[in-house]
Amino acid sequence: MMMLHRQRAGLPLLWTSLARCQQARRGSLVVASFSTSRRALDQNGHGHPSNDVSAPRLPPLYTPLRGKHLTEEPILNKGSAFTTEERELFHLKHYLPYEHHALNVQVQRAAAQLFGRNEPVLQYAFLRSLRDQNQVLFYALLQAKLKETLSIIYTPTVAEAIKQYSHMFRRPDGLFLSYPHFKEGGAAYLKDALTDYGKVTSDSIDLVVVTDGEGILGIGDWGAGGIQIAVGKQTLYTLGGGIDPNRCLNIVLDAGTNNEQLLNDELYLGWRNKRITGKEYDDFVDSFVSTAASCFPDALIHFEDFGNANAHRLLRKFQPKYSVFNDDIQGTGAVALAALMSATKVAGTELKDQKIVLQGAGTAGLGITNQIRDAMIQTQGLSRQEANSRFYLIDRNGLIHQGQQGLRTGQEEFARPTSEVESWAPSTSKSQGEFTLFDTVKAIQPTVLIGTSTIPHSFTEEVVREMSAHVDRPIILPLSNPTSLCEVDPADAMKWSDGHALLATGSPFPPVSHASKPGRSVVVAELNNALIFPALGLGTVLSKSAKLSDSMIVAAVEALAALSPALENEDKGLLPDLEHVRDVTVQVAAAVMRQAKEEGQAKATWPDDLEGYISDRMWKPVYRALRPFETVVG
Ligand SMILES: NC(=O)C1=CN([C@@H]2O[C@H](COP(=O)(O)OP(=O)(O)OC[C@H]3O[C@@H](n4cnc5c(N)ncnc54)[C@H](O)[C@@H]3O)[C@@H](O)[C@H]2O)C=CC1
Ligand SMILES: CC(=O)C(=O)O
Ligand SMILES: [Mg+2]
Repeated sequence: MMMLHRQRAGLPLLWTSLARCQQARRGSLVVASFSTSRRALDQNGHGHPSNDVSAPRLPPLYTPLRGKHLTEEPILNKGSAFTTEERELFHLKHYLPYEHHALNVQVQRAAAQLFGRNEPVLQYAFLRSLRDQNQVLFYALLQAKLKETLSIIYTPTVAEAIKQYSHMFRRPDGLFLSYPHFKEGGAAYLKDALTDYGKVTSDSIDLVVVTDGEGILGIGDWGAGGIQIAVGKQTLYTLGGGIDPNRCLNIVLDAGTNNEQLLNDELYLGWRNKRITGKEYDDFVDSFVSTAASCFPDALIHFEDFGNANAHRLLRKFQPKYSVFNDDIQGTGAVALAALMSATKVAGTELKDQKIVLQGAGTAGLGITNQIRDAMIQTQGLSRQEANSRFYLIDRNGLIHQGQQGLRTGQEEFARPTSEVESWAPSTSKSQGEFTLFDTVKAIQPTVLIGTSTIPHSFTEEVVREMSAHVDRPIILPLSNPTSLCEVDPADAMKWSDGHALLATGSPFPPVSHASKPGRSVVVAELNNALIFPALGLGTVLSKSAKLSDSMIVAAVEALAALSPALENEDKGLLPDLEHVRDVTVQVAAAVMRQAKEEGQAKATWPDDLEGYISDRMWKPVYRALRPFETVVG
């Protein structure tokens, strides 16, 4: 039987029989000599015959696949870039048009097809199918056109693709672990699924990205379609963090859906059932985590977009025992803290002196609050109580205060004392004891306003003007995704603050200008966890750390904050452009690894030039030479 066998980065990836894989692992394979005489392509990448499109230093890949089967395997397919020798050796000549094209030409062609489509969701569909056809070309295109494609593969367009998942479905794209199968087969089913019935070995996976689809971005419960957010995050791990895509597993735990639209949609592809809850749900997730951790003991398990009743709870449960990371909590907290550190530097103020109003005290909101609070304690010398007192959290019933019932775990600690709010006069007809965002801003005159509420335009003109009247540089961070849910358009916030706001947003926005300074164009940084999780993941993987510890995250925050373009010119953005994520990752992953070493987490060692070491180990979209399995003798 043919199978995909993944090996450590840098060693050959084989499609072969188990026996031969094991032989290869023992290092007993010898590569037969292979002609390297090649005729070069012209400078535009055209020519015939063309050969040398493979990476110079990477070893070849071996495969028993031939002819059409090889062109249908996305990990190995090169399309028109198969070399003359490969066309001979793999019986490809009649399956390919005559002309040879290098990767850069293929990228041009693919880009023209991509941008020839006007609708973002159709652009997404094109990229999805390119990924299914040719993995190297997919990533090479994204890398070459990062600025233009990020908003397609990630927020905002990925949200639309998730909504339309069952209607746009062509091919599966990850692992679908569905509750009915788990109920029937238990942990054994999960183990078989994760290891592809024993074919994927314990050292083949670095990263598991898992969602249960309940809290996708700000759009809520999209059930099995959530697989696309796992795929999107993994794509960024590869693109931005150089994690080998073939060493990642993207997973949706299909625990049902409470989305009536999906339940009533006859094309819905997931398990058409209300979400399981309580013990049933916990058994499913517990069993998944323990099975994944035992199948892949060195892998980091990334949790994405779980519902807010579960996200913090599961992180707290699994963190002590397993190598887990919740991106919405920890990644978002980390990137928000980095942005805030750079914003306070620009404003000439200190982190400990900020008064922070945060609207949307859910998964991300509490993650951000805790991360900033902890930094105030660890780096600014505040007590926990003092640090907590810097926060005013607003949730669906207004300001969180001690007079309220039904506060969720994690919110209580930040509830404002009743004595503080009893003299406030609610500005609206809200019920007694319910204070709006505006009431809070008016009463406390915050220096920072953060949005993770999914309520679009809730940072109204009245709110922004009131805030700006009392602080020189209002720091305004509307972080809800996708773009349609952003709490304020940054151009409006700039206008209403008379050009004084320091801004960053969760989804991409164009630069903003302000009439008071003609010609001035201010970059609005994309404050998204995508800027930091690739480095956190890569740093954990390369250092071979058993855990991604809180102090490794703090090291990442400091490294990221130090890269803020605003430190040199405040108009250049509070954070580096996501377009530069790969360069950012090298620096930030280095900080993560140094911290891992310092605290004794790292099992790996590395040379003094850590940044060079990291760059060398990042997966790159280049074609590697292919060799038929028969040229290998054992
Ligand atoms: N920029 C970034 O890196 C990230 C952004 N986010 C975004 O943050 C938003 C929230 O995500 P999660 O925290 O995962 O969702 P969540 O559902 O856990 O949190 C949303 C919170 O907003 C509250 N809320 C609802 N209506 C409200 C109202 N009218 N006023 C105040 N609060 C209200 C909810 O009760 C809930 O606590 C989403 O749009 C998501 O895309 C999330 C993670 C990372
Ligand atoms: C960015 C992200 O993780 C979210 O919006 O959920
Ligand atoms: Mg998320």
